[in-house]
Amino acid sequence: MTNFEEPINGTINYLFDPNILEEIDWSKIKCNFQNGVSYKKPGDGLVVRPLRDDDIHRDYLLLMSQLTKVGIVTEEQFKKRFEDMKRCEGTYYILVIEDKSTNKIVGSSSLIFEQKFIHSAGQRGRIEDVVVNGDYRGKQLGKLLVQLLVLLGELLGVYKLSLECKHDKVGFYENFGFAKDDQAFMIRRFIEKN
Ligand SMILES: CC(=O)SCCNC(=O)CCNC(=O)[C@H](O)C(C)(C)COP(=O)(O)OP(=O)(O)OC[C@H]1O[C@@H](n2cnc3c(N)ncnc32)[C@H](O)[C@@H]1OP(=O)(O)O
Repeated sequence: MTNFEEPINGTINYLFDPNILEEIDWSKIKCNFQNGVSYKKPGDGLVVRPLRDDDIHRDYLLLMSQLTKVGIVTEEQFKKRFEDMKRCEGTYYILVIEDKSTNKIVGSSSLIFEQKFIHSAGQRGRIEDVVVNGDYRGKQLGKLLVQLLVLLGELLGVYKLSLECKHDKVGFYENFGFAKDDQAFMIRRFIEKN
């Protein structure tokens, strides 16, 4: 068990091994954190940890609805998707921040690896679904989640990381060394955006 979370009764089913977070080299951070905020001290009552299979009961989907449309997802569907992701070992890294005083998930961000033949059978990483509960924004939690995933990507040997975001978020991601390039981002939707 890491110091990301105190053990509680029963088995804790994490999406990925929390111990890997201990291996992150925090000295490589690209942005500044004020007031001693770090991945081990995200804030009063807050813990950073991998997603758990029971986080649907900690308002995880309600948080995701602050990012985009979630639709109807049953507990069964949530657990099946969780286990499908977990089986693809080394592919899905979803980090969350839990407020232990309310037992709610208040932040989340995902790092997804794509295995390639190119680049010496390398892997690229994509940062996706970054969101912080509206009541917790401006406390450096979004920055903490993204910075941790960038360092995790580096630790696990990606040859590049990429993400898509709205134009008004470009400044936020530049904090971590992301830069716009001259490639077009193209998309074909099969369900209309609303
Ligand atoms: C790849 C993707 O997932 S893109 C989708 C991004 N998510 C969303 O749009 C969902 C709604 N928005 C949110 O959940 C939040 O506003 C987030 C995740 C973007 C930011 O989370 P927060 O916890 O509020 O940000 P945080 O407090 O860590 O801000 C860190 C720094 O970034 C800066 N920042 C925040 N938003 C922006 C922005 N749009 N442009 C430039 N800088 C920004 C802050 O000023 C702060 O700077 P400082 O540390 O120098 O004071």
